[in-house]
Amino acid sequence: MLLWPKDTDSTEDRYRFYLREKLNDNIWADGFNIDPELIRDYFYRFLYQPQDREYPDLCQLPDLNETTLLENLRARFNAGHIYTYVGSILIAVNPFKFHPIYNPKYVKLYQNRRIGPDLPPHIFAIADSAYQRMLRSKRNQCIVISGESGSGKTESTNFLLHHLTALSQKGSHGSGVEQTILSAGPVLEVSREMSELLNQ
Ligand SMILES: Nc1ncnc2c1ncn2[C@@H]1O[C@H](COP(=O)(O)OP(=O)(O)OP(=O)(O)O)[C@@H](O)[C@H]1O
Repeated sequence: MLLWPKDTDSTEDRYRFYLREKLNDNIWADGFNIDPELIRDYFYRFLYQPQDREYPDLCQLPDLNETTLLENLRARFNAGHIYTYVGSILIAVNPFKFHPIYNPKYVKLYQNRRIGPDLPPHIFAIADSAYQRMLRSKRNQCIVISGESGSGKTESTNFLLHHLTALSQKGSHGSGVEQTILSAGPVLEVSREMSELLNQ
């Protein structure tokens, strides 16, 4: 059984998991009655979070709470990594400056590769995953991009389109498919803003 009691020792509002083993219907072996050495070892191996380590997937955080999550994103951002996974979801932190991670070398690198620990988190991995899944299941796919104004949704959409058109045969250089789709962006944006104005 997994419990998630409030961390009463902490001044902050934190919660922690801890384990209890059910022996029979009424008796529980509280994890903390086990050999303290074993518990220490358990905490060190699974819950201890080194200060200087950052995790490319938030699911790997040994101690998961709001503080460690934000600190991890900050540490990665400071190290130049704007993308972080939460399982198969991608978090993008807007760098407001160009990172040279969208060239054809990266398109190739993320082509037909599973989202996972083998490669650093990247928006191309998301596009690739949707593309491969579409080919496998022969069904339309949907990528949801959300964030506050200025967070980089349009830019992310463009990077997704860039990868998708590069993957498709028709998107090979010179066909103009990517440019045609990207050019539709501002038109759609204007019509969205107009409908927002009309709704006010
Ligand atoms: N991955 C990125 N790399 C570099 N710069 C970026 C990236 N994402 C966003 N930006 C910068 O942030 C600016 C704002 O991003 P963008 O227009 O995509 O935001 P948005 O979420 O679509 O905003 P809105 O909701 O107001 O339309 C861009 O003009 C660009 O300068």
